[in-house]
Amino acid sequence: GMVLTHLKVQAGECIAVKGMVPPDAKSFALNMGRAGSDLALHFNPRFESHGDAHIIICNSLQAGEWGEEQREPDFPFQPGQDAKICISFDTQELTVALPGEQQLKFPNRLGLEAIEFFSVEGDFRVK
Ligand SMILES: C=CCO[C@@H]1O[C@H](CO)[C@@H](O[C@@H]2O[C@H](CO)[C@H](O)[C@H](OCc3cn(Cc4cccc(/C=C/CN=C(N)N)c4)nn3)[C@H]2O)[C@H](O)[C@H]1NC(C)=O
Repeated sequence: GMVLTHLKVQAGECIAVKGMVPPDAKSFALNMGRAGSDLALHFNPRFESHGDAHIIICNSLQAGEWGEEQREPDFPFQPGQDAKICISFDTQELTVALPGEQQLKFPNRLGLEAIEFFSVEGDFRVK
């Protein structure tokens, strides 16, 4: 999928991504942090994947090691539908604005002060 590097997204700014979830979607991920192996947030909605159905997995990745998963029951994604996701952060936490005015928060375990890396993987067709 799409990989953006050398960004300088500061605390208080937000990244907005709009895309389409294909009808046969199984899973997609938005990753953000310093680099692919140093993620403040791996945001992974699973429609049907890893034995999970209709759940959002959030996690961090530090030097290639996964942290403890946060599993979100609110699942405002529909296969075949457009979705807009806006991520903002401060040194304490990241906030993900979801479709349908829903929001989820994830601790900024890396204490990141700027997002330099952003990638989209799997079943999400960025518009
Ligand atoms: C119960 C057994 C032990 O516990 C499990 O242990 C697994 C391994 O640690 C965790 O899984 C891992 O969880 C991590 C977050 O914590 C990452 O998500 C990681 O994936 C990394 C990764 C990313 N990517 C690229 C990507 C991302 C999204 C979609 C696609 C492609 C879609 C294709 N589309 C089709 N075919 N239509 C590709 N690949 N791997 C996943 O392997 C499970 O959650 C966990 N389950 C529970 C209940 O605890």
